[in-house]
Amino acid sequence: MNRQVRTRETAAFETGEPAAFDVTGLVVRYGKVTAVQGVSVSSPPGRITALLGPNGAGKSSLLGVLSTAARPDAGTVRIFGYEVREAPMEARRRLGLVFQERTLDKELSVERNLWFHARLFGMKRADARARIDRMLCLLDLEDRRRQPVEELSGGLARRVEIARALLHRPGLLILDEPTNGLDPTARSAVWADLLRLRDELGVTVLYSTHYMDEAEFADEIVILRRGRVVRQGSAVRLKGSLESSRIVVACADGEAAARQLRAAGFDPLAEPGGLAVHCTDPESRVADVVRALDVPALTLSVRHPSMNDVYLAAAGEERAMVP
Ligand SMILES: Nc1ncnc2c1ncn2[C@@H]1O[C@H](COP(=O)(O)OP(=O)(O)OP(=O)(O)O)[C@@H](O)[C@H]1O
Repeated sequence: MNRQVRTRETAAFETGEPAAFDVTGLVVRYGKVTAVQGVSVSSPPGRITALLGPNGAGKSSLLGVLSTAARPDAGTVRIFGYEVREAPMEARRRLGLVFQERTLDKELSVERNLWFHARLFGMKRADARARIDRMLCLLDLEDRRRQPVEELSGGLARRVEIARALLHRPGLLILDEPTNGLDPTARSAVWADLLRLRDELGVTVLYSTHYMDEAEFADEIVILRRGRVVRQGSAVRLKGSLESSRIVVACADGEAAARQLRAAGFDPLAEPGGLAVHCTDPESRVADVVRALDVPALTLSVRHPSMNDVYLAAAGEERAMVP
């Protein structure tokens, strides 16, 4: 094993372990197009990171380099300390990949698909058998063991792909839009699986998605735009950074309500659907707002920024606070 190439510069976390992935100053070009422009992201082992961004933001290009399928034009990419250009095989062995193209052999049973993958990764027969049993159990696929893949729904096939990606015990699972095309039930099942893999096996997960509710499962969210990181942090931190929690007052006489709110020391702003009173802890100010108002047919609602607001603000596509 080429341990020398496991460099000491790799970001290390409290445990002293190297980062599960550590990308520094990554640049990816296709001819004149620069798809990734100096991206730096990393994750300690056992955490889930979501990659968000509009079409063409560079998500697949970043995942392509992390998966060792593409070479970086500049920067370094390390998987558990192994640099992908210097030690691609060591890096590859620590990776489980679930990309958008379906790569299962449809005519073969679930078990045979897993078996060939295990053997491809050089697993011994007994180990492969035990590991297949474990993965089928963990992903609730035991009943499907002998069924040809072509008879499975899209959601079940995706779970087989996840089981297969984890057979050789990779520490990092990379998924490119894993729930694309799945119905809400199948999406939930995939998410339950990924959370269980993190919690029970300590697997690090990195995935791209266009679904905001899926991004919220992640410990860390990275938003890319035009090949650069434009936001990074937990969902709570990203939402908190918007400072747009507010009480929205809807009534027939908006002008009177605005006058009364100003007289009580508030600074109401018009927004679609009513007047917004921005404050950091809106729940604690509702009673004050009600006391300030003397207008008929009043509706009050408390609104906190959503991941969608964060995304729209970061992607710069529309005004962030359209309700
Ligand atoms: N093989 C390629 N040849 C030329 N340009 C490419 C190639 N692959 C991607 N690009 C360009 O690189 C940029 C980033 O593309 P990429 O597929 O990484 O974005 P993405 O965020 O994954 O988009 P999506 O959400 O649509 O999957 C885009 O401008 C895209 O057109």
